[in-house]
Amino acid sequence: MARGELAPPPLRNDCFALPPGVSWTPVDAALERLQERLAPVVSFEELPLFRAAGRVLARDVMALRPNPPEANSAVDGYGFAADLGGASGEVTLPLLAGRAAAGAPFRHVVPEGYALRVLTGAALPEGVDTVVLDEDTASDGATVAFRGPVKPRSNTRRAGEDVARGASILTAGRRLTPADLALAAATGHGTLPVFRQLRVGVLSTGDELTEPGAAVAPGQIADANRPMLLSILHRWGYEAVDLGRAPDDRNALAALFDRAADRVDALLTSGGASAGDEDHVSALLTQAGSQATWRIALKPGRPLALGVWSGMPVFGLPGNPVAAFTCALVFARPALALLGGAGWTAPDGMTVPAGFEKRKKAGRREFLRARLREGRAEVFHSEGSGRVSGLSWAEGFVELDEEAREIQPGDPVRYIPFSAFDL
Ligand SMILES: Nc1nc2c(c(=O)[nH]1)N[C@H]1C(S)=C(S)[C@@H](COP(=O)(O)OP(=O)(O)OC[C@H]3O[C@@H](n4cnc5c(N)ncnc54)[C@H](O)[C@@H]3O)O[C@H]1N2
Ligand code: MOO
Repeated sequence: MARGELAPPPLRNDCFALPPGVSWTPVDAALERLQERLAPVVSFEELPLFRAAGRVLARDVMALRPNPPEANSAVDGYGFAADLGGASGEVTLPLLAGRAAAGAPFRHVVPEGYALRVLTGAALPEGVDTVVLDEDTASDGATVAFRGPVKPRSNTRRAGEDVARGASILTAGRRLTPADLALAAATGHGTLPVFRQLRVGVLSTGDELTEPGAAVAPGQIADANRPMLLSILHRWGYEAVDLGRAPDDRNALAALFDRAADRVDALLTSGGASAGDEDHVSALLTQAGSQATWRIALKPGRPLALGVWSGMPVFGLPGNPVAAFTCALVFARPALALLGGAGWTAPDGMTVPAGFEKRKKAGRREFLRARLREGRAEVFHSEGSGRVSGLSWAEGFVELDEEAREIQPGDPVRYIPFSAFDL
């Protein structure tokens, strides 16, 4: 789909359906499917620079003017024509009355044989292409003396030496950084074309959940996923919409989905993603004819329910917080980026020696909560999918691929810091 269309076409209802007969989906196949089937769903708008930080650029942007726009002085000093400073030994030049300063250009020609007081950032007047640094001169106000030779064009900046007019400065899909705003401003832009912020809802499901901090009756636990997922979305630059908690009741959940579809572009749920009696997210999406309960060959995060509800993509994350976190980073992150116009990206990892020992089943990928210490990846002491403390302990993942069976200390492993997932 072309980027930036005002009304992007709705996603197909069956865009996540698995081919018949498929049961275990390898992580890469699931990612490929998402990448193939999703496209930007947001229109774009022209935003003032001051409000564009963190937004996704909707079109390529060119420099409207060169940077710097004119040749200017890099220092406070005295300017003259290059050949005057060429001689070695002492040079004395008569000073012209007046000066050139940033924002207050000298509007006359500096005649051959004269020097002029110039300040940092001042446009070079005609007749000046070289500046000698204040600290290297002596002046009585009528003349200036310095020791030559001074290299031609010293202490000056050429017009356009940083960016030429018409040069490509920023490409569509980029999430605008503070430095990008400086570059855009310096090259003549007051506004930038950006995608509307993707609105992403977060809904926790399960009768057992209570609000964080609220009293818990027997059988209840605090909703840990919602604050985590909302803050992840916020960090990713989306408008995160808190849709609260849903009971294990199919009709109530369907009504919440309907309401969400009117308010958000995509929905993250957690819980109810597998195929048990109370797994209503996956059941509802299947009922809508649009769903695939994906059994991903992944630990943690095996059940992942993906579907489209009234045009709204739903990422049914597993309920266990570690699995919800992992699936959010591995699957929702690149998918939401695509929906929001930023394009698909894979996180950059690095190969480091293992600081641990482990046996694993072949045929599935594993993400271990990990951190780097003294150049080695250490992993959390438990792989339990409800162990939230390990998520907080970790600074990244060790990603073990499908083939890995046994890891010994010192073996090379792939470490992906959470920063590579934009956290
Ligand atoms: N018979 C099977 N049982 C389970 C399987 C399976 O393949 N066959 N898979 C297991 C795996 S792996 C996971 S992960 C979980 C995920 O299942 P659901 O997405 O259906 O999640 P729930 O059953 O609703 O909840 C799982 C667990 O997480 C707790 N939870 C849920 N939401 C939250 C929340 N917002 N904050 C904190 N904790 C939450 C919930 O109370 C459960 O303890 O299924 C396994 N079972
Ligand atoms: O997806 Mo589950 O976390 O592997 O427990």
